[in-house]
Amino acid sequence: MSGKIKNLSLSVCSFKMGKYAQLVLGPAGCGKSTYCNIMYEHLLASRRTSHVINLDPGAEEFKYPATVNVRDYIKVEDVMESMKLGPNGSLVYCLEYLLQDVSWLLDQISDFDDDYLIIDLPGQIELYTHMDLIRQFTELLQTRLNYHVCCLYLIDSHFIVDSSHFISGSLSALSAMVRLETPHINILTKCDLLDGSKGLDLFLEMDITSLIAMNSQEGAGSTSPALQEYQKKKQKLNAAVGELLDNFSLVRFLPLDRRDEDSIDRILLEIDNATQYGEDEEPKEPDDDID
Ligand SMILES: Nc1nc2c(ncn2[C@@H]2O[C@H](COP(=O)(O)OP(=O)(O)OP(=O)(O)O)[C@@H](O)[C@H]2O)c(=O)[nH]1
Ligand SMILES: [Mg+2]
Repeated sequence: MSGKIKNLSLSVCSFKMGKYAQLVLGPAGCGKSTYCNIMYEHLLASRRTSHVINLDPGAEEFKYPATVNVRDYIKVEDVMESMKLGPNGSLVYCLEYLLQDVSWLLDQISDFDDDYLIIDLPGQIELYTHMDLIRQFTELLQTRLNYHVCCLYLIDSHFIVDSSHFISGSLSALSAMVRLETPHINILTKCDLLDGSKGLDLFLEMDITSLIAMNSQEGAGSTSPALQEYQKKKQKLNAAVGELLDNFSLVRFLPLDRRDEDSIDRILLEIDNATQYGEDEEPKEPDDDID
């Protein structure tokens, strides 16, 4: 096959590749931007080109090379000054402004050769749990740009120290999952800092009965009847919510230990399954590699 024809057939193949996006969300400081960098480098090492997009108009620093940076369009501090709003209100304003007229966004993200995006979002969880903005954005990616989207909800493993913290973290992940209605994976970040913590397996296996039993003595030594009563009620509530999560297998977490390539690989494998990565790819014609 001549070089010209070969190039033509290869470009037809790449046109037929699917488009994929990882949407990285979670509470402030849980490690979203760090995850984006880890995943970008992991994909690069696996010879997959990806583009990282910073959609946090307040993020001044990040380690990944951002192909698109929302701060080139709008910045939180400019909105704070011009609209006289606080930091959270300004962030919401920035995203509303960005999604009101999506022409800038479409211009930035609709024309890559390799359509694999890792999108870094802000840490205000109200954006995912009860506001419509991130949902609007996922719909734009899915319905207008035909991306296979997977939402990754990150939680800092340091907050998962006991059953009540774990259940409240699980509920916030569940609330984002229900709200966004896309394939969804929960990740426990910063596991490198836990170093051999025995309790971690219980959390990863979602062994809620054991977790609740572990904390059943909480407040038992207190002499205050009011505190004892409160602890009893709290444990009952945790047990009921835990049972619900358990019975319906609603939430599960994957650990991320940045020192351990296998943990990153496992996460990528789950994302590939969730986004059906590679299933849209047409097999190459046998002649494509012949000059
Ligand atoms: N040891 C360790 N530290 C981490 C990890 N991920 C993030 N960090 C640290 O946690 C802090 C916050 O990380 P970021 O990646 O900025 O978190 P973020 O979720 O993007 O934060 P916001 O954008 O402000 O919501 C930084 O000091 C990181 O170096 C990790 O896997 N291991
Ligand atoms: Mg960040």
